[in-house]
Amino acid sequence: MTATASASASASSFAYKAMHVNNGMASRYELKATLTKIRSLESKLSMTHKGLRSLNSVDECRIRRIAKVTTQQRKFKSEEARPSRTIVCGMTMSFVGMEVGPWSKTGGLGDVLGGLPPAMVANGHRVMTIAPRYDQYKDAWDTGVIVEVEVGDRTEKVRFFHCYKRGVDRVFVDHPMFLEKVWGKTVSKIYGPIAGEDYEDNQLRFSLLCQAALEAPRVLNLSSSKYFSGPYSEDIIFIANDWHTALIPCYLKSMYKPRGIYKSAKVAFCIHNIAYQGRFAFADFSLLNLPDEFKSSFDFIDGYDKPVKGRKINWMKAGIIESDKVLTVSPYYAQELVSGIDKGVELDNILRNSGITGIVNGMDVQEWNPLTDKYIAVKYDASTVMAAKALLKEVLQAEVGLPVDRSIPVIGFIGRLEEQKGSDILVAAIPQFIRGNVQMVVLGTGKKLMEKQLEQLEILYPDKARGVAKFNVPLAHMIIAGADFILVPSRFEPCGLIQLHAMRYGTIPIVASTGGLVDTVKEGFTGFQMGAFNVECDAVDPVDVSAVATTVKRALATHGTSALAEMIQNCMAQDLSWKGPAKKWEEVLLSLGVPGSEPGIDGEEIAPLTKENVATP
Ligand SMILES: Nc1ncnc2c1ncn2[C@@H]1O[C@H](COP(=O)(O)OP(=O)(O)O[C@H]2O[C@H](CO)[C@@H](O)[C@H](O)[C@H]2O)[C@@H](O)[C@H]1O
Ligand SMILES: OC[C@H]1O[C@H](O[C@H]2[C@H](O)[C@@H](O)[C@@H](O[C@H]3[C@H](O)[C@@H](O)[C@@H](O)O[C@@H]3CO)O[C@@H]2CO)[C@H](O)[C@@H](O)[C@@H]1O
Repeated sequence: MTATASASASASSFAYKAMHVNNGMASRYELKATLTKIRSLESKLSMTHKGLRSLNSVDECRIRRIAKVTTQQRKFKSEEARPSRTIVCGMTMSFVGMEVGPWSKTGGLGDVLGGLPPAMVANGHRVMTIAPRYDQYKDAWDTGVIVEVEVGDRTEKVRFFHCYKRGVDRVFVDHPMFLEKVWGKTVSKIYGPIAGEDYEDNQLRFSLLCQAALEAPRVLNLSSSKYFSGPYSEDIIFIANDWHTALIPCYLKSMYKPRGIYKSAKVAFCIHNIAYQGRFAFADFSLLNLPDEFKSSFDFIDGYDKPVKGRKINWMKAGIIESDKVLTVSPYYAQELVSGIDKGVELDNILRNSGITGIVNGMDVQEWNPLTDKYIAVKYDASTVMAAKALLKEVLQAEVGLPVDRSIPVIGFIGRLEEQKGSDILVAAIPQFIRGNVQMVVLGTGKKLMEKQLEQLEILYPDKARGVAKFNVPLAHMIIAGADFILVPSRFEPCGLIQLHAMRYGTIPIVASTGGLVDTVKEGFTGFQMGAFNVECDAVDPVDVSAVATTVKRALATHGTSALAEMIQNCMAQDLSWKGPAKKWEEVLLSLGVPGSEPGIDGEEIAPLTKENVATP
């Protein structure tokens, strides 16, 4: 085995499969008694557990059966006590990704790994996230657990750091390949020194993450809450996010299952953006420490010129083929991905074969809450939105140095500056509408050329537009709250979170008709649709430019009308939280049939606000 553990395991997690507790005070005694019994069960199991990894499969099954029986007994006892609330460990899962908000984030991937896991916990599941440790996070402690993994031709030692927030075990993989490169604030340099440039050793970095992720549930003995403690069950579902984690199903099959480990574990692969696939020279397969039989899953003929045409390895292709289930972040994007070579970016055929399920993203309704938002001067809800937004607009105008005048409608844009987001289309469209009664505030970082375009806005339209080429979370909140409209002119958009944030703040989205923007914005009811844009990224299509200008003018015409006030109310009345999406995720993960998986409960997404969550160097 290439990955070896130096940690000891003690209590059994599957001893906590289901627990019922009353809401009332009286139930605490009963809960305490139940917990005492469980602890005694734990200590009985602990000796067995110490040798768990060396047990043969028959013994393991027996232990699982014992645990299952105790679960049933506990359920029965609780039923006698007529529980009014149930805490269930329905499934055991681990989300793996290169970003996890708020500790690390370059965009929406970090948001999803930050927000979806707590919503799964609220439904009663045991949940871990695994991401690199890019900084000296003040809230994550060294577990002291070290594993060794084979990366390329080297053996590397990896440490695990951990904290427990909003019910989620947040695990951080500590290795110089992460920490040395991404120093300082964690919003940048995760994938490369600058936007558009990758680290040369990215394949090794991601291989290390994937191997560490497979070790973590086995070697960490986490006792984070009274309901869940001890090592994670091997009956676990890994949720691999984007191409960086595509080796997880491969290592699971090549390193673990043949040794009788993680025999029933499954992998769900979630595509947040098909534009990034991890295409490399075919010879690089040897870096991955995988047996030759996996070659065919990576084998890919690249139809594009950049950087060179021809035979490659394609990580995402392998992730799709080797996983048990493929998901993406909206139903419409799922349809687009299988529709043809352009939108499926040459993996459409593979996805037609595997099948793909789209579940629209939720948003973090704690971080983005107009009633409590620490970045906005006036807090508000649907009943006070009109007055509050007028004031917040003035704050925004003053902040970016535009003339302060609440009667001027303000349009905002926030996003990574890549062709995907269409900031170049926006820049081309601005001259067609900026002469009217309107101001623009554009915030984004990314490609240097696009950052320059933003910075030019102030020079070209001094009283009308501002471009801020920074990653600036407070300003993002101020724009979402203070603008009247948010423009999302994406060439493609798997889901998009900006429009969700905007709607929650009563800011009307004007969106391209693609991906999750189609699923989440209803023309004339919660926003304005501009039609689908040309996905060809090398040029700005004049048709798209005029679609932006025309729709912006259409939206501006509603400013100050009762129709717009109604749309604001429609937007704010929606439940955009992770609660609904988490239930859909649960359904899909249950269908994988991992032993011991049970449906969760109808939990509330909300867990206590944890502002200490925010990592600072
Ligand atoms: N300059 C800046 N300053 C401050 N904050 C900034 C910022 N630029 C971006 N952000 C923040 O980053 C996030 C971007 O969210 P998007 O959904 O647009 O993500 P992105 O395209 O990165 O992610 C991909 O993954 C997500 C998650 O699945 C999909 O929704 C999306 O369609 C897909 O492209 C938002 O929280 C936004 O506020
Ligand atoms: O959360 C934001 C996005 O983060 C991820 O995208 C990153 C991508 O996976 C990386 O490969 C890299 O992309 C660069 C690409 O590799 C390079 O060839 C060139 O095209 O430039 C790209 C941009 O620098 O960085 C991306 C983040 O910028 C995640 O995969 C996405 O789903 C998220 O949207």
